[in-house]
Amino acid sequence: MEQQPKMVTGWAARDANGLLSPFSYPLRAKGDEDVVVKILFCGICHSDLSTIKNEWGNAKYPVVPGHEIVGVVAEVGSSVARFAAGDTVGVGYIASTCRACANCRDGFENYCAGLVPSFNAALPDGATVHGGFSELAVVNQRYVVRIPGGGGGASPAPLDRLAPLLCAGVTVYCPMRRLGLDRPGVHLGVAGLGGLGHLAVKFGKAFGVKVTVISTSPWKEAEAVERLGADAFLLSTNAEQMKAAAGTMDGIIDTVSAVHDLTPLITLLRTHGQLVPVGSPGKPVQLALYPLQSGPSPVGPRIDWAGGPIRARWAVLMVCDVADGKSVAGSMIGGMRDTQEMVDFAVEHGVAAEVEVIGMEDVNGAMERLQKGDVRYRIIGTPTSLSRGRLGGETLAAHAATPSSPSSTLPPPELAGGKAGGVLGRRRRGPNGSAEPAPARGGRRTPMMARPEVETGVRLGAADPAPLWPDLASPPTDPVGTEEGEAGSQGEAAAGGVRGGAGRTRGLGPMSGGVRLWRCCARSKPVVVTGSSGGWLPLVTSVAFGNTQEAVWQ
Ligand SMILES: NC(=O)C1=CN([C@@H]2O[C@H](COP(=O)(O)OP(=O)(O)OC[C@H]3O[C@@H](n4cnc5c(N)ncnc54)[C@H](OP(=O)(O)O)[C@@H]3O)[C@@H](O)[C@H]2O)C=CC1
Ligand SMILES: O=C/C=C/c1ccc(O)c(O)c1
Repeated sequence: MEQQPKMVTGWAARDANGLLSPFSYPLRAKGDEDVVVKILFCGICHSDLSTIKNEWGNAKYPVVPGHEIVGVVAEVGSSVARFAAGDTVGVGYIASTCRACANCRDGFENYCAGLVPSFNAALPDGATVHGGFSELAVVNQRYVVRIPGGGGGASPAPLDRLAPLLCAGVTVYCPMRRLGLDRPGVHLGVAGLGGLGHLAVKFGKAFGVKVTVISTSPWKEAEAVERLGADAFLLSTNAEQMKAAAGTMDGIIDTVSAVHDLTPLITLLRTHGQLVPVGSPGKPVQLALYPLQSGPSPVGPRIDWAGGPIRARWAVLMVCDVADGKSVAGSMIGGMRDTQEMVDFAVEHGVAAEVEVIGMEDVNGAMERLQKGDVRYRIIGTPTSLSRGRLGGETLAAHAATPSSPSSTLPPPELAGGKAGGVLGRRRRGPNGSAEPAPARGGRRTPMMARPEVETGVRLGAADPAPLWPDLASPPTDPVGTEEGEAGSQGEAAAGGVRGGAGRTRGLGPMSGGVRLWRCCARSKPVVVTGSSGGWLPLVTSVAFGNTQEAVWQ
């Protein structure tokens, strides 16, 4: 006899006004490989906001957002060896990938063309995937990571503070690792001090690099330096400060969520510096090429690049005596191996988010504050706090979280330093990033409800001898992923927005010089653009980010 699906309650947006309200839906039936997670904490990422408001044009209402999940395993499928009921686990942006392509085999599931996100999505069999603003999630074990020590190690980071690692954390950690921005001696810029940005600062300091925050919000200066550990703070609207810092940074993780000019950031880079724009404004960003190709004090004629690729090619020839070779590199979340590595690193080095914990009844106010840029620095929802006792069942009985206390991990702005927003105020942002005058910060804050109680008694830090990625050990034998195969798949991607000059696509390996093309996952972005203004190497001459990416090079 077929079992009736279990009904669960989530919080869903029904249309582009983005307002969330309780929504009951059938939980996906647990398969052999699945882990059922009771969701204790779920971070609110700007991508959740962009999705529920349909800013990316891909909302599939009703949308239950949330993809920074920390919870406890409630049940496991019959083939699951890596997890057991009671384990503390995390789930991020990925719900499913093809598991057969080169990216999946190499641990870069985040760049699998078949990636299915953990919210606002459907699995290949048609099953709807709802996100973490819900009581329970059913997730294939491959896309679940272990939280070591359950957040309760020697100097425990509470689980609510670890939830943002699952998306924000891995999104900034991966490019820092991949591009060598993770070692002493490096000067890292972090543009946009929000959920992603503040974790980039923390990872940067844990790596031992010099970190400079580049922000539009003067009130964040004291907090960035005194509490988050940044070495310096640049107000991006202050031309003098920006000029003084030109040519000093090895890399910049740009987490700004709105459309913005990349040129001032590129100017901050030193020779061979790398800009990593991880924000997703949803609209193409203009990229002036001369600053990418030339040094901070360019010689040669000033060139009008607006003419497009053909004129740009000539222009490049004209400035060949300047060779600063900066790069713009895309990056999207992280693969599962990197996500586990990042969580382990964070727990070991005490990297955890600054959070404000809310009950779900405050979630709409929280979204509004995120829209205005009034969050320090991640809001965490507690989807099961109102439904405790209703879930019941042996495997759901005793779940722990050691939540931070009090409800915000940072002191009120007036205590946080002389330049807090309560004194200076800040620019508010309208829905399109337009500037609005801001009332005093303290007066605008939504009062937080009392921190929800959470049960205790979870199994912490259980050793697990099973390999983390059993299927990587014996990869499937289909030939996808050879250099040829990769080029082929980029050819397919061309239809989705990646085009080479004269209609060709080129897939050069990530470490090849000159031009690098890094194919970026679900939306098949061309994402690494390396400028060069000397020698004979082919040059990237035009790139736009967003939903209509196009790379043209000759
Ligand atoms: N590539 C990927 O894999 C991922 C991308 N994302 C994307 O990253 C972006 C950041 O997410 P998150 O950190 O959660 O967002 P937040 O809203 O927490 O932070 C964004 C920051 O950007 C800055 N900012 C916002 N609006 C403007 C504006 N109009 N002009 C200049 N600066 C602005 C602010 O920093 P300040 O006040 O310091 O200037 C703000 O704090 C989002 O677009 C999100 O969709 C998220 C996850 C993964
Ligand atoms: O919060 C996660 C955002 C992920 C993301 C997905 C797709 C894309 O093109 C992005 O830039 C970010």
